[in-house]
Amino acid sequence: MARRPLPRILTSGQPLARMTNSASLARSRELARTAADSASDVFHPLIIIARGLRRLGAAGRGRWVATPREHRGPMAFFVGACVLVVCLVPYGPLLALITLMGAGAWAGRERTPVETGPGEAATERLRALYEALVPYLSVDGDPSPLYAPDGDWERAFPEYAFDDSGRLERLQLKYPAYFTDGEDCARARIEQVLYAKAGRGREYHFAWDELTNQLTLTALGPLPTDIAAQRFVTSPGELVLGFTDPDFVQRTLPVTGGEETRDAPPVVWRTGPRSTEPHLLALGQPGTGATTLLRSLALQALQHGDVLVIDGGGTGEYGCLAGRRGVLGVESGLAGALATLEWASHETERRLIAANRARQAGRPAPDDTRRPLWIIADRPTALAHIASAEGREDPQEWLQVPLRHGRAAHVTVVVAEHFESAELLSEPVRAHTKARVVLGPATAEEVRAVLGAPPHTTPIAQVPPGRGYARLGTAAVLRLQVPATPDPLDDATGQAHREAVLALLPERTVPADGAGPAEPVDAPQPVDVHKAGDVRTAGEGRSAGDVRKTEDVRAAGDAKTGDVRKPENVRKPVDIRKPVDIRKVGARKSGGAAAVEPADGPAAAEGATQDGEDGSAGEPVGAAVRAAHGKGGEPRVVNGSADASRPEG
Ligand SMILES: Nc1ncnc2c1ncn2[C@@H]1O[C@H](COP(=O)(O)OP(=O)(O)OP(=O)(O)O)[C@@H](O)[C@H]1O
Repeated sequence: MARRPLPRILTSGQPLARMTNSASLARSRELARTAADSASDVFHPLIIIARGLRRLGAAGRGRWVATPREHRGPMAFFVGACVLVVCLVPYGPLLALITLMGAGAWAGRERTPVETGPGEAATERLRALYEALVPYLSVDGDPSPLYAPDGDWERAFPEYAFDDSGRLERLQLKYPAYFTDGEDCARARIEQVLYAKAGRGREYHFAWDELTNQLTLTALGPLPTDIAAQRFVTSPGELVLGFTDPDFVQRTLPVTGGEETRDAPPVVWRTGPRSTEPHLLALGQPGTGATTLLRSLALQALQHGDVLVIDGGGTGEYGCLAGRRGVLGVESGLAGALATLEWASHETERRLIAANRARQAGRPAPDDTRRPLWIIADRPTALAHIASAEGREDPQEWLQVPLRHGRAAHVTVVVAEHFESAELLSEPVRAHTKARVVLGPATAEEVRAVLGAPPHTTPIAQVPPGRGYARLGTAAVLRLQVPATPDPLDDATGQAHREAVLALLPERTVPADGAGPAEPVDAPQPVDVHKAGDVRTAGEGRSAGDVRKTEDVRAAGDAKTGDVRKPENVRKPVDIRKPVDIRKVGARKSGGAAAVEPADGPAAAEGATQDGEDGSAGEPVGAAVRAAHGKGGEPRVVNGSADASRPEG
C-alpha cells in the first residue's frame, strides 16, 4: 500500500514552544504513520476482498443492466432459487460466505499492468520510417503538417504491429489529402521507402485507401511450395492455376502438402462458355516453371476433356501425356503442329455449326460439341521461326479460330512463352488471352505490361520456381505459386512428385512402345488430327498419341532452307529489360487501331478485335461462322458430320 501523507498541522507561538511542539508533532506523526502501516498490513486481506466484492458487484450490476427486460424476471427467479437452495442446504450459508470471500479475494487481487506501446527499438524504427517519409508527404506552407522533421509520428501511424523477432509486420499510416495517391509513380516512391525501411527480403502488400487517405502495409509470408500435383476439388471447367494469399480470395480447397491435409486459397480459373477469360497466356523467363504450369493444367483438363499439346520448345517435357486417354496429340515438330492446329481450328468451326444446327432444330447441342477441347501451346513462337525459314504459315495462325470462337465451342487455348519472344506472339493470341500469368522474377513494369496492372506487392530477391503473378480479366493481380508438377520421365524428378504426377495421368490407350492400342478405345475417340478438315476418328486413321519427333522436322527445315537462324529469317527478339506492352505490340504489328486492347482492361478489347484482324484468315472464319449462324449457305456434310473444311477465301 502506498503511504498517504498525513495532514500538515500549522503551528504558532513562541520559538521554544514551537520547537517542543514540532518535535512532539513529528513524533506523533511518525506514530500515526506506523499505526497506519500496521493497520494496512493487518487489514490488507480485507481491503482486497472488499475491492473484489466491489468489482464483482459492479460486474453484476453491468450484467443486470445489459440483460433485456424480458429476461430479467427469469434471471431474478433463478438467483432467488439458488439463494434459497443455499440457505436450505446444511452449512450452505457458511459455504456460500466462504465462496463469496474467495471470489472477492480473486477479483480484488492486484494485477500488474500490461505494458502497452512499442518498445524502445520499435519506437526508433517507427520514428526512422516517419522521418524517411517526410520529404515525400509534406509540402512547404502546410500550416499543420502531418509529416514534419521531428514531428509526431504517433499521429501519422495509428496502427502498427511487430512480430516476435521485432520486424514490422503491419503498419497503417495516414497521409495528407494533397498527396497524389492516384499517380502510380507517387505511390511507387512511398512503397519503395517503406520497403527499404521495413526490411528487405520479405514481400509486402500495399493497400491504398484513397477515401480515407490511409495506406496499410502488410508483410506477407512466403507462398507454400510444398503443394504438389493432386486432384483438386473443383467443378468441371474450373482449373487451379496455383495458390495465393488467404486474404485475397474467398475460397479455400483441401490440399495435401507434405504429410498433412489443410485448406489452401487457390487461384481458380473458370473456363467454358460462361467464362469471361476463356483463354490463358503465361509469360516468364526461361526455367521459371511455364512448362510445369501447362503440365499441371493439362492433367486437370484431362479429367473432363481432351487435350492437344504443341511443344514448340521440343524439349519432350510432355512425353508423359503421349498415348494417354484424352490426349489427342503431343506435337513438337512444325508439320505435326500445323496439322494438329489446323484440325483444331476446323473442329472449332464444326462444333459451332453442329451446335447451331441443333439449336435451330430445337435440340440440345450434341455431346461431341460439348466435350471440352484444350489446345496447350508451349512456346509456339519457336515453331514460327522454323515456319518462316521454310516459307510456311505460322502455326499461330491456326489458333485464331479457337481463340476467337473457342469459348462457345468449349475450346480453350493455353499459351506459354518466354518474355523475350513475347513480341512474336500473334495478335489474336494477345487479344484473346484474358487470363494472364507472369512467372519468375519480373519488375513491376514487366508485370504491368503483361497483366495490365502492376502487382500490389514488392518483388522478392529469391523467386522459387513456379512463383509469379496471375490476373483473371480485370480482377486484382494475385501472387501465385504453381503446384509442383514435374516431368515424371525426368531423372531429376523426386520419387514422391513422380508418383503424384503418374497417379493423375489417364490410362494408356497406346502402349509405351507405340506398337498399337493397349486396350479397346471407347468414347471419347481421339481424332486424327493429321487430316485437318476431316473429322474422322483415329480408329479410321492414325492412332492418337502419335508424337512426332521435332528433330525430324527441324532437320528437314534445315536441309531445305539452310540455317533457320539467318538474320533475314528470324525476327529480332524483344529486349526483356525494355518492357514491352504486348497488348500494344499487337497494334503495331497489325497496323490497326482496332487491335489495340484498351487500357481499361482486356474485356473491352473483345469487340474491337473481332473485326480488326487481317483479312486473310479472318474472312473465311467469318464466313464459316456466318454459315453456322444460319446467315450463309448450308455447310457440307461429310461422313454424316458437318464438314467444316476451310471455305474459299
Ligand atoms: N511449381 C513448381 N514447383 C516446384 N518446382 C518447379 C515448379 N515449376 C517449375 N519447377 C522446376 O523448375 C525447373 C524448370 O521448370 P520448367 O521446365 O517448367 O520451366 P520452363 O519455364 O518451362 O523452362 P523452359 O522454358 O526453359 O523449358 C524444373 O526443374 C521444374 O521441376
